[in-house]
Amino acid sequence: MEELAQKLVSWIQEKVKEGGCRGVVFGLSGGVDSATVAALCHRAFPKACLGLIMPCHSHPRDAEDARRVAEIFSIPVKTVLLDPVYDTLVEALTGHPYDPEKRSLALANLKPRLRMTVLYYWANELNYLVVGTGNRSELAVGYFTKYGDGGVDILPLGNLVKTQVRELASYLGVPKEIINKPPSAGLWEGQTDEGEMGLTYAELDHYLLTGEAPPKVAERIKALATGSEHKRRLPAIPPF
Ligand SMILES: Nc1ncnc2c1ncn2[C@@H]1O[C@H](COP(=O)(O)OP(=O)(O)OC[C@H]2O[C@@H]([n+]3cccc(C(=O)O)c3)[C@H](O)[C@@H]2O)[C@@H](O)[C@H]1O
Ligand SMILES: Nc1ncnc2c1ncn2[C@@H]1O[C@H](COP(=O)(O)OP(=O)(O)OP(=O)(O)O)[C@@H](O)[C@H]1O
Ligand SMILES: [Mg+2]
Repeated sequence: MEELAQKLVSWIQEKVKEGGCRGVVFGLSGGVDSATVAALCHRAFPKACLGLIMPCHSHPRDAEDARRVAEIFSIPVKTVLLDPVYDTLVEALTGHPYDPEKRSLALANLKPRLRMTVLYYWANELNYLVVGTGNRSELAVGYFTKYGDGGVDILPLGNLVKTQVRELASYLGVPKEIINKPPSAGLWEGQTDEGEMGLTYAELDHYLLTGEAPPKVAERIKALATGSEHKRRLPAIPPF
């Protein structure tokens, strides 16, 4: 684990240097992926890393957990309350006030896209890179918002499946309560990654690492992977 952590830290330093930048900014959600990224980023740039806490009709526990992570790893944070911005945008788009009871993926995806905008503001302002928190499991099945949480400069966890991220998190000192929280994008009340994907991370990770799964599970993973190929590519350009 120490060797892996060291390699990832050096990789982050290298990418920032290559980009002619001087530090890193990332969203701190109170979940295990961003806690792991925060720990690595602090090791890489102890004096030039910034965590953004960006509640958007979020559960108050998320921001509490995010602040706890920031304290443990001595990370400076800024909090940007996105509720009023989101409400204004929803009303401008739909003509109606935001109603949390009305389920809409299009409206839900605005939340990570607003966070991306805030992260790039600070990246531009401070000459930092935006560090994404996506892991190999989420990337493989496209479980992220295109140009939302997917809109980042580097993805240090992109080659680790969720189970491996949890192991690294534990080694780096992320609190157990955060590691064991059911993974959630927090886009609506009661949302969980596993519930929405219709897969468990145990199933998904086992398939990604071994190529083995019961036929129905393998079919589901392949369908999600194929359907999300566009999210892992640059926009199509005509060949003429
Ligand atoms: N073939 C194709 N070629 C090029 N572009 C294509 C395309 N098919 C769709 N598109 C475009 O992609 C859009 C759909 O993609 P997108 O906007 O991402 O939307 P979509 O994949 O429908 O939704 C995002 C999913 O990620 C989940 N999520 C979001 C954020 C964070 C997390 C988390 O784990 O924390 C999870 C979220 O709960 C939801 O299930 C379409 O509206 C269209 O613009
Ligand atoms: N309220 C928030 N404030 C700041 N950043 C956020 C917030 N919600 C989500 N994000 C950003 O979006 C990323 C994607 O969310 P995702 O849920 O996949 O990761 P996580 O919360 O770190 O871990 P988990 O998947 O276990 O919930 C987060 O890691 C974080 O960088
Ligand atoms: Mg989360």
